[in-house]
Amino acid sequence: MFKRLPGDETRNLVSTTPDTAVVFRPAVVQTPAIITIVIFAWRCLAGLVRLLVVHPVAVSCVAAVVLLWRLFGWPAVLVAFVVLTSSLAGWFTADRASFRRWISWRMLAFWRRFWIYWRHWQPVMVVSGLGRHLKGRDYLPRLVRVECDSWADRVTVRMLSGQAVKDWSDRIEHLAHGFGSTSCRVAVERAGRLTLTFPRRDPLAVPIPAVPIPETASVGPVEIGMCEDGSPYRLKVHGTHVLIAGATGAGKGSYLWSTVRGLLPAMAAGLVELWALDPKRMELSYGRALFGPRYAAPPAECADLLEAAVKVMQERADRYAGLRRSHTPTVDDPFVLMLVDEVAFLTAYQSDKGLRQRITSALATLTTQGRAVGVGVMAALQDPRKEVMNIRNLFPDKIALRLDESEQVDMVLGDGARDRGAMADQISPDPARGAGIGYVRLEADPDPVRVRAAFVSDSDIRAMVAEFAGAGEGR
Ligand SMILES: Nc1ncnc2c1ncn2[C@@H]1O[C@H](COP(=O)(O)OP(=O)(O)OP(=O)(O)O)[C@@H](O)[C@H]1O
Repeated sequence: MFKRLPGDETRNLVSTTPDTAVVFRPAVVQTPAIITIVIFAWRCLAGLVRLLVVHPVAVSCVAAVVLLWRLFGWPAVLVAFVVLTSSLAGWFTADRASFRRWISWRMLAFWRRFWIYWRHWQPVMVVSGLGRHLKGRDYLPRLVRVECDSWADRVTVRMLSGQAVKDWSDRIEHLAHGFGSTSCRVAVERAGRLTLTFPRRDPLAVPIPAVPIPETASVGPVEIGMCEDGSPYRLKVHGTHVLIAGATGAGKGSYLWSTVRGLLPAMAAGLVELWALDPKRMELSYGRALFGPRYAAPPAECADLLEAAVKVMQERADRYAGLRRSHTPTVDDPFVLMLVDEVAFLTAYQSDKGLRQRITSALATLTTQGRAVGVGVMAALQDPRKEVMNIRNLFPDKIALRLDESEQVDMVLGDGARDRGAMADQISPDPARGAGIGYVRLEADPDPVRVRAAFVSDSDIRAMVAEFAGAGEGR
């Protein structure tokens, strides 16, 4: 209140409590002018030093221009400008990647810091509730740094003392829309500091054609699509188990088929065996010839095939006991990948109780003991609720495609995944825009990453069958 009143007006301010004769008159202390001047000068100096530290290049450029002009006049500035722009043009032509890294993205970050983040910082913080207005003063989180790359802005912020990461992750929609982005991810940089990621464009907006079949035999990680920063998405299949959850039409099939595609050379070399359970008969049956005798559709046959995989696993475990602790794929001991489409058909929705128990216990045995001996399970599932898939936590790696309800996101990816930006319930149901898009938690990073699997079309599968059916058999 006092801040808004100029000088002596405060002295005349008088207030009384209603119905009493008590009068309040503020005591006004005169501040000597010298103190005001010293404080003002100190703030100017601190501002200058901060400007120099935060924007050393920009400040040096301005200083150089002023110095050149003063010492040698405007022609010197013109010559310097021409020399500089032609050297930059030469650099751009010779090595675009390094030019982008050192010049383009930095200039873009400088511009976006000023034009997007600095300009909108106060209103967005106050409206979203992340800033505080106390006793006439605004307390705002500090905008520390803005970095850009080809697809996103990464904004480092210092939280207000006493704020929690959840305060921010609860407001990702306010932040995204406030700063003109479609989404926002929150990651902890270090104590008190967060990195907010705001995508500027979406490389996953259009379907990705099937990844070319690798030339060399490898058990992975298998390249099956693209991450949202445009880098290849490689899925680890050997030494883990993968659960893919997504509503009907979310594109679970493209994860299964892209994985098969990436493993075909290894299968032909005898390093991988692909086993398939296809209770719906709508997905894996299309490339059935690739699986040879290791394909089953009726639940009873699925149970037999699962138990056969358990036998392989136990036989290996007996042989490895005391000699080795991990599996290296060889022709004698190939990596066995059990692909299961719509696993709930075999577990929750199976009316035959005996079969259901056999299948569930075989799956639980494989997922708890199969990793170390080279037997993996990759299962697709529509409904991730516990009563439908009570062994979902036995899968170390999970992928959340389009889901019907927001609560299902944390069921698949673990607590807090949605708060950290895994908005799987908001993926578009339009197949062209949303099918195959999902969120994963990569091994090295607890924050969810948005990915899209490549679309393996029917003609791709036919070509795969024509080239690889029967390959790797009879070894
Ligand atoms: N990666 C992808 N990119 C683009 N479009 C895709 C992708 N995957 C699937 N689609 C499209 O989405 C449709 C549904 O895909 P798919 O059958 O794989 O979904 P699903 O999750 O297996 O569904 P359901 O559980 O009902 O079998 C496909 O017909 C295809 O047109």
